[in-house]
Amino acid sequence: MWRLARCASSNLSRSLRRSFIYTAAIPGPCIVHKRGTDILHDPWFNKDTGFPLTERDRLGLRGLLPPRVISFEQQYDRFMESYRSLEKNTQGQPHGSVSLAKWRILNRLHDRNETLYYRVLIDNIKDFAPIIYTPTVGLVCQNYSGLFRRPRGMYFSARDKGEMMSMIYNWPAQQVDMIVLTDGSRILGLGDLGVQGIGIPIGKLDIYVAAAGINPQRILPVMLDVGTNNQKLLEDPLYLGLRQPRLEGEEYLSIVDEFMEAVHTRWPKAIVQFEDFQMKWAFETLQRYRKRFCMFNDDIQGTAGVALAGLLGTVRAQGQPLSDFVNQKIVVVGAGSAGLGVLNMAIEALSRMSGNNEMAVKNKCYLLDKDGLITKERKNIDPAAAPFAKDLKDVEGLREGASPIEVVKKLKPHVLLGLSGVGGIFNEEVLKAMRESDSTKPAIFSMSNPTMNAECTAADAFKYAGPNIVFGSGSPFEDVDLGNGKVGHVNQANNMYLFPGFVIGLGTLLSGAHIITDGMLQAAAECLASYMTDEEIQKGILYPSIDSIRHITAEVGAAVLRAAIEEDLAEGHGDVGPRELKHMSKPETVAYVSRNMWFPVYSPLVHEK
Ligand SMILES: NC(=O)C1=CN([C@@H]2O[C@H](COP(=O)(O)OP(=O)(O)OC[C@H]3O[C@@H](n4cnc5c(N)ncnc54)[C@H](O)[C@@H]3O)[C@@H](O)[C@H]2O)C=CC1
Ligand SMILES: CC(=O)C(=O)O
Ligand SMILES: [Mg+2]
Repeated sequence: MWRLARCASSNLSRSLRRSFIYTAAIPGPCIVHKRGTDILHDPWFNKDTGFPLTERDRLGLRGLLPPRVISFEQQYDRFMESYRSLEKNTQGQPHGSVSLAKWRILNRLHDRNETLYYRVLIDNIKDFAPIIYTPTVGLVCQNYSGLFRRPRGMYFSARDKGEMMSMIYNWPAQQVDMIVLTDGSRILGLGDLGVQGIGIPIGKLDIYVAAAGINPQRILPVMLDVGTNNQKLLEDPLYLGLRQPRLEGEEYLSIVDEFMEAVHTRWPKAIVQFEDFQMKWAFETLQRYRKRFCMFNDDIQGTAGVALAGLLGTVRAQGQPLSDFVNQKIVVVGAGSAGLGVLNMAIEALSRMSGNNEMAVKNKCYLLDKDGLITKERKNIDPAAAPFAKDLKDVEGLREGASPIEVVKKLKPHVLLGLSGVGGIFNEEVLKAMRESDSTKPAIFSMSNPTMNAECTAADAFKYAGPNIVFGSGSPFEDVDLGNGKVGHVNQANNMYLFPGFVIGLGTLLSGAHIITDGMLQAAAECLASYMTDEEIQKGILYPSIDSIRHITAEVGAAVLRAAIEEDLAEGHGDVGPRELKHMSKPETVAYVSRNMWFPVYSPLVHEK
């Protein structure tokens, strides 16, 4: 029977979850090859006024800092105080400028003192994720050339062809575990932002550090600048990227190939996450590299995992057994890398549940793109969308290219899921039509980012589709007050719940798993789906609070690790070999993953020439 039983300790109390995480290993002494001001200017090692006197002596810092030593806790409180006064002082100002001001204050800390930065990020993840990640990161990318002060990560451009193998050695860290790579061609739902898209790998990797405890000295955000087709940017005198149209075809692929070879040569075990590539390259690069390198595409695979967890949660919320998933009618609006990734994974899961009757389950899934319902009548159909095209005789009363409202009215779907990047496309009429859904608890997922690109807001969803819906959105919204003490719960259906755990089980722990398989992804999705208690699910809470993201990551990571063991891919990590991994119980695996998470504390610095 198909059931959700992969997570080891779903019922652990919230407080236990926190303390469990915080007992993670404390780093030992840290070797540093610099002295004096070079250390103060290096955010990896800098402790600002927190350097103890003995360390100031050892590292040539005496006299370079005010005499008083301030503790980490005091530094933390001081930062939080300035953040809170910024919030207070900007009340009533336009939302965008306040968000950017918040991003700037966090970014300055990031540039100065990473230990303190990650500590405040971990402890305040719910408040800060919307600043360093969606939605504010979208605004940052749109304004990146103007906001730019200091570089972060690496930039490889079309002009670097033939040089990448040597350039990769310019990165100062000896070891890199995790790379997030973009070419800036589809940044959230904001389109082609060229080199300015670097904000996305930076934000995603911040989530890796905060949520998965990846060591920030072992991460690398990368921009592959192959030009941009964004005319406004090309004409902007401040634009920091190559001022040329995007490379296409073999020219484009040869740049990505060269980068992948360079990375693999220097760090053969590094995982490369492809992020926000336009659809044609998202699919092409995934096919091209997934068997050769340890890589995945977050928009296709991470999103699919988190959406599948949401869909399974919806079935539970309806009070149905999971086997009822096969009876759900699912309408996906948006046939890009994310929408197709979700449908592929949902159909795979459904087929297994229905005894591999793929045809039967496909009939219950409907796909729309900018030209409406995709049917076999469609001219020039995208090959990736073709398997989901409907035969007109199977969708009686609907036409090729039918609009979302026509489709929803006719089909009365159980689930309406948006990954179109088009803000407001689930308008009043569409949402009201969802009241006639065949489900008593229909689900509406408005997954596009950032907030202004969401297919609908949470408030509109509950207002027009009714209080019984289950709601998820890619960017955060406040819960909705439904009156009479009732709350419309907002789930953040974002791949941030999946990718950190997905990678930690593979990268940090196994280190020897050379490829990422669908089975591992499936394990991650099932684990996330099983995380919530029935009581929470009944309230429409499909995903855990982001406050407990490290615990979720540990669970998801452990599930992926066990899946890798089952698939005979685990080669072990450090002094823990595959045999030992195999013999760990589920809770032991979770604890093992947690122990391997980096946690920000000031380590004693030891100078070595
Ligand atoms: N919540 C999450 O975790 C994630 C959200 N996303 C969001 O999903 C959106 C789409 O991402 P991708 O699939 O990678 O983009 P994409 O560019 O590959 O695909 C967009 C799709 O939307 C369709 N579309 C455009 N206008 C439409 C309209 N008016 N009606 C119906 N469909 C329309 C296009 O035809 C295309 O099929 C973005 O906003 C992105 O931020 C993407 C990945 C993860
Ligand atoms: C969340 C994400 O990966 C996106 O919107 O592209
Ligand atoms: Mg993305």
